[in-house]
Amino acid sequence: MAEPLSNGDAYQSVPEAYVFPEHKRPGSSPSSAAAIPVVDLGGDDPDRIVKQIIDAGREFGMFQVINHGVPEQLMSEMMSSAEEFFRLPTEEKMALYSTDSKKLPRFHTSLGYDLENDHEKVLYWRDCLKLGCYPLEQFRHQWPEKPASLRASLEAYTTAVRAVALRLLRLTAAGLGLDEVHFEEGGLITGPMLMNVNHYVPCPDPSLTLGLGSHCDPNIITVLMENGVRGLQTRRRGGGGWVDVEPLPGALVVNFGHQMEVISNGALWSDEHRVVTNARAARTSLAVFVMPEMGSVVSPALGLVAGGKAPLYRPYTYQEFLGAFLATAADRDTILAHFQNKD
Ligand SMILES: O=C(O)CCC(=O)C(=O)O
Ligand SMILES: [Fe+2]
Repeated sequence: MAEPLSNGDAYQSVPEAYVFPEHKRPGSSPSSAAAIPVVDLGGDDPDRIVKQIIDAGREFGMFQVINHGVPEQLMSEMMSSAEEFFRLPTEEKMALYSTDSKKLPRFHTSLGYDLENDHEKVLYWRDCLKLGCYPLEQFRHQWPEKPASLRASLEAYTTAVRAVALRLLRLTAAGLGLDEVHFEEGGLITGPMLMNVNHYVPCPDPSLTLGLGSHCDPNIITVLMENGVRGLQTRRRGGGGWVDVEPLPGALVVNFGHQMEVISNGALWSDEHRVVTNARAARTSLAVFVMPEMGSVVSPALGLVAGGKAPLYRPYTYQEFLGAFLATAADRDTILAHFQNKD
């Protein structure tokens, strides 16, 4: 039987199964001092906001947003409920444990995104509670009953975050020169909205482990809240070292997923990120994934391939994409190559 990392004990050493081979350890690639952009959504110049989002999307595919409208108290209540979940007795969490990656809700431990291809079987230093959260009516009755505050927090928080995501998608569509509601059509954002509640307990030797391996998210846009403890890292488009995402009080971290790169015909970048561990404090993050419906057909937006500009990708269903994503261990070039036009 699996054992969660958050079992209440402090680790004195790293169990062998979590030690990565030397070339895969986090220190083997240099870190960079660059910082990801910060977009102030409360600014009074909409054109400037749009430009900042597009610039950030081209360069990183990731940015932080401030003055986004999600009340601070709601964020802190949500975070407290999430942190409290991981402090529950092991049996409570394990009641939700499953090895079936399709099950919702699902508690799992030590797995990354490369389930089907993970030949080396090194474990990640992460516990995760995966939840469905939109449409609310479909999912809220399944949410864990403990801690007592969790359901109310989830309902209010996921509703508020969905509104931020939709606003960002409208601004992004405008910045790409598309109809403002482009992403609201064709089932592109009406798939089930999912949440990863990630928890990384303090690790006695962060140089040996990873909280989560390098990956791009497969969906359109992800909105993430973290508890102020560092660990998330990203890479600028075109390579270079890993860049630490500095937690900003009250901010949300936004990243574009693979579908945004395809729909924007390569103009925007699907962000590659990973999580490193630390010895001092537990890190908790809540990643909310806005996704297409399984049968939704995804392709470069028509407005971006007019005037002789070739579409870089062929149309496909999101279901087809997810199948390939899970089978190719999330390597960004390999997965995108499956859907590229060859001529
Ligand atoms: O914990 C984090 O900051 C990132 C989590 C993440 O990348 C994910 O859940 O897809
Ligand atoms: Fe991610």
